[in-house]
Amino acid sequence: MVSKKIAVLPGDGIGPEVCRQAVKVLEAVATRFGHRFEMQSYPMGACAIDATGNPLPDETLDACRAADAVLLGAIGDPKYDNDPSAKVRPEQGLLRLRKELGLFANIRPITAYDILLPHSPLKQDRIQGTDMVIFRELTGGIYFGAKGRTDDGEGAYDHCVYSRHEIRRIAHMAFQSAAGRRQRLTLVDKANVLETSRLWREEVREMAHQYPEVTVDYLLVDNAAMQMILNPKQFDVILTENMFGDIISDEASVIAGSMGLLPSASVGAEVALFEPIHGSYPQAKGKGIANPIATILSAAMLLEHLELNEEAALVREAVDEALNNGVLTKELNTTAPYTTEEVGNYIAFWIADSSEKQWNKNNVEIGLSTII
Ligand SMILES: NC(=O)C1=CN([C@@H]2O[C@H](COP(=O)(O)OP(=O)(O)OC[C@H]3O[C@@H](n4cnc5c(N)ncnc54)[C@H](O)[C@@H]3O)[C@@H](O)[C@H]2O)C=CC1
Ligand SMILES: CC(C)CC(=O)C(=O)O
Ligand SMILES: [Mg+2]
Repeated sequence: MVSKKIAVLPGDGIGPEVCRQAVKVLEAVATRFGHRFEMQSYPMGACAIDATGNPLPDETLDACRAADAVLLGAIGDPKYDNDPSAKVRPEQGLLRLRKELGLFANIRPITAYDILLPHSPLKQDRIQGTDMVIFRELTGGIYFGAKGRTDDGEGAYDHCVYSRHEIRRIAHMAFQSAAGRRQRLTLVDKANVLETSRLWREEVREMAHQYPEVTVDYLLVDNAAMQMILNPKQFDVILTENMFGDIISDEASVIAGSMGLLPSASVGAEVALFEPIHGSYPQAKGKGIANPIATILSAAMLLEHLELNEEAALVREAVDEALNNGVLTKELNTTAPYTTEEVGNYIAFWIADSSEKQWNKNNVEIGLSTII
C-alpha cells in the first residue's frame, strides 16, 4: 500500500474531460491495489486567468511542488488564440510551470498499434512496428528567449538561446534511453543554419564517446519531418530542442492514428508532470468526443515514475483492451463511437477487476460508483 499526493491541473477546453477519465483510472488502480492517491485539482491556464488574472496562481505552483506527481489536461482558449495583442495568455502559465519545476525533458513515446493501423492515413507497411521515443528539450530555446517588438513597431523577435549545460542534461537522458532500447539516437536540428543547432551537434558528438554502444546520427529538421512520414521505423530515440520536438511529435501522432493517443512525461530536477501531447481542442469542449487515452496513458507513465510498475502495466493492458474491442471515440470509431466518459469508464472498470460482461455502456455510471 502506498500513499501519494497527485496535483491535478485539468486546464481548459477538453482538459477537464480527459483529466476526469485519467483520475477515474487512477482511482480504479488505488481501489484494486489498496493504495491511497490524494488527488486535488488546481487552476492553470485560461480558467486561472478568469478566476485570478494569473495563468499560474501561486497556490497551484505550491501544490505542484508539494505533490509526488502532477497530472495535467491541457490549456488554451480561442479567446487568446484569436487576440495576438493579449498580454496575459494561458500558455504563459504552462511555460512558467515547466520552468519553475525544472521540467527540462519532455518524453514522448510514439507507438503504432496494430489494431489501429487502418486509421492512419499512412500506408500500413510503412508504419507497422513503429516504436520511437522523442526527447524534447522543454525549458530552453525560442519559447523562453527574449521576445518583443522592435522600437519602430515594424518588427518582432524571439531569441533562441541554448547553453551547453541545457543540452548535456537532456542528451544524457536520451543516450541512456537509447542504450536500453535499440541503441540508436538521432539528433534532429537545423545545424546548416542555426548556431544553437551547431552547439547541440558539438555537445552530442562529444558525449557520444561515453556511450559507445549507441549509434548516433544527425538529421536536419526539414528532412526529419519528411522521414517521419516516409520511414518512421528507422527511428529509435530522437533528441531535439524545444520547438522542433513540439512540431515533429504532433506530426508523429498521425502514425499512431490520433492526437488523442499520445502521452508524455515531463521530468527534471523536481516533481514530474504528466500530460497528453495534445492541446485543449476547444472545438470538442463539452461534446464528449475527445479521446481520453492520451491522458490515461500519461497516468500510466505517472505510475511508472512512482515505481508502481505492475499498476502501470494494468492500465496499459486495459487501454489495449479498449483498443482491441473498439471502445474508442469517434475519430477512431466512426461507425459506433463511444463518448469520452464511456471510454474512461470501460478502462476504469477493466482495472477495477470487473469482467467485461458486467460492463454496460448504458448503466456504467451506476456500476462504477459502486466500485470506485
Ligand atoms: N500542452 C498544452 O496544454 C497545449 C495547449 N495547446 C493549446 O490548445 C489550443 C488548441 O490548439 P490546437 O492547435 O488546435 O491543438 P490541439 O492539440 O488542441 O488540437 C489539434 C487537433 O488534434 C486533434 N485532437 C487533439 N486532442 C484530441 C483528443 N483528445 N481526441 C481526439 N482528437 C484530438 C483534433 O483533431 C484537433 O483539431 C491552443 O490554445 C493551444 O495554445 C496546444 C498544444 C499543447
Ligand atoms: C502551449 C505550448 C507551448 C505547448 C505545446 O504545444 C506542447 O507542449 O506540445
Ligand atoms: Mg504541442
